[in-house]
Amino acid sequence: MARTRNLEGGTRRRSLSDPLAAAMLPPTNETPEQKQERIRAENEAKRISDGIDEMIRQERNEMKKTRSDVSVLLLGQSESGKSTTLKQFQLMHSPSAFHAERIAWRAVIYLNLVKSITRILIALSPDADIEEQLLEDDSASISADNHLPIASKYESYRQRLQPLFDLEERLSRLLSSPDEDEPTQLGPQNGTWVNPTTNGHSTPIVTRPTSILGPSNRDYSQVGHGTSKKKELSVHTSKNWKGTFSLSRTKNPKSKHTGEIEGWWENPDDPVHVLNACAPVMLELWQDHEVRMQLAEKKIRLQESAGFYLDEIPRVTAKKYIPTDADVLKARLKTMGVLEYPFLIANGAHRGVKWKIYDVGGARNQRHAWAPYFESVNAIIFLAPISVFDQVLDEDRRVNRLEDSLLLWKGVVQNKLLANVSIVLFLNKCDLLRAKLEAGVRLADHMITYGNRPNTYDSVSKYMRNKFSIIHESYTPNKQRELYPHFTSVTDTRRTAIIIADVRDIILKGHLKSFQLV
Ligand SMILES: Nc1nc2c(ncn2[C@@H]2O[C@H](COP(=O)(O)OP(=O)(O)OP(=O)(O)O)[C@@H](O)[C@H]2O)c(=O)[nH]1
Ligand SMILES: [Mg+2]
Repeated sequence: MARTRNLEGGTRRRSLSDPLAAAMLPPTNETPEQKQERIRAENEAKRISDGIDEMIRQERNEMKKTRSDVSVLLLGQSESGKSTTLKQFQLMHSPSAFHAERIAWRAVIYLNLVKSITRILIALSPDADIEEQLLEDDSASISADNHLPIASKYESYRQRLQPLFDLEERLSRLLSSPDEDEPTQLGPQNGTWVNPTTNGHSTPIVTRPTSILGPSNRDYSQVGHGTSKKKELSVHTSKNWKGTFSLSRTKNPKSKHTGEIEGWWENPDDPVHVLNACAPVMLELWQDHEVRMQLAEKKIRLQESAGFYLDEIPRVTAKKYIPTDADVLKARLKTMGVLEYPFLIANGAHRGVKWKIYDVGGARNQRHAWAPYFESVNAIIFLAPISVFDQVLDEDRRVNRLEDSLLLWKGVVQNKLLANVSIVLFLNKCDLLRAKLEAGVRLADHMITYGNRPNTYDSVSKYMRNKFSIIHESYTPNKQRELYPHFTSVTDTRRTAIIIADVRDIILKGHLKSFQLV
């Protein structure tokens, strides 16, 4: 072993049996000038080499940054609560964007409310009643007398609420996609009640495809004049409805000196005026005991969907109504395609990690769009509403919603492409499950395997969790994968915030682990 001096004059070991090391030894007959020149050249070479090392280090850091982007896919059937969960993420991590869009949601909330009212009127309509009886039991004899009191009431309600049918059509047209093939989606974009010339505020949301509005397959043609058969309404991203309905579009300073704002309530074409005028009749209809009985008889539970606003009629129809956080969270806007939402999530040690959350359409005809995202996703939040055991899919009324959810879950957990993806399960709509069980709806009547177990929230919710867990255990291609189930009611901000914080940490940890960064 020889000890050689290095360029800086330090010492290091080099094996003389190493031909490269031997070749790099300075010549024995080196003059002082030659030595000085050699050291200068070696220092220069080191400077260049260090520069290259630094470049490589920076590139690696960049790589780490890109690779440390977290992408999360929200999956689940239609109306499972995916978009609501996304709104909760926004509320926590991008509150300014959430609040900036608050006014724009007014249009959707109005449409949700109006649709709930028209849905009640459809349910009360004597024609709908006869149709339903014929469908359910063609041997049943129909006694029109049984329906006389409600039939005459229906006519009075229908007449007094007629302006709402026109408003529904107008709002639908304003929010619809121009390329929808349903008759009511076409036609000129008139009836605009906002100033379309001002710039809408920019939304931080990167939207790729489209969203569609409200689940209604009912035929309205018998109910209101001027409304025609409609299926689902779509909102085209190119319409930028959030921009169209934002406050910046509706407000104009009345006076340059005082800066007083002219709000939408001063625009006579704004829908709020029709709603405000119809509010007393809407309230009368919703509080009518006989109407409630009819709805209960027909098992129509409007509170489970957009019916939330029916309990808030005076507030929502007030001229200066501004949607609250809860109103925005409950606003129903059906998603079509896949929408990408970027977040920069600053959280303690994991400061500044970029997240991309993908909100997908959950209806059956939307699910084909999910697969392309499977290859690059780090985590999935799967939403399974557990209150839906007595409901059927809107898109196929022969299919029980819970059964559909279980099948979908099986498909996701057994997918080989997703074998190394963290999966978080939200057993959602627990508030509705509790209310349903307390109202006497029995799980065993819809799921024979539940047998004689108690029809209580505790027992039913645990049963549901087991069902989903067993499917995961049996079908996952990755037996090491841990499942993270949560009981959720994603419209409840306080509780959901705690769960989201938990989920965020689990996802980050799994993600960082997969890159050996922790
Ligand atoms: N009471 C209650 N309502 C909920 C809950 N989760 C979602 N909702 C409501 O259910 C409706 C549907 O929720 P969305 O988040 O739009 O459902 P989605 O999964 O995005 O549906 P698609 O876009 O059709 O795939 C909305 O009106 C929500 O406010 C919940 O836990 N409790
Ligand atoms: Mg959605």
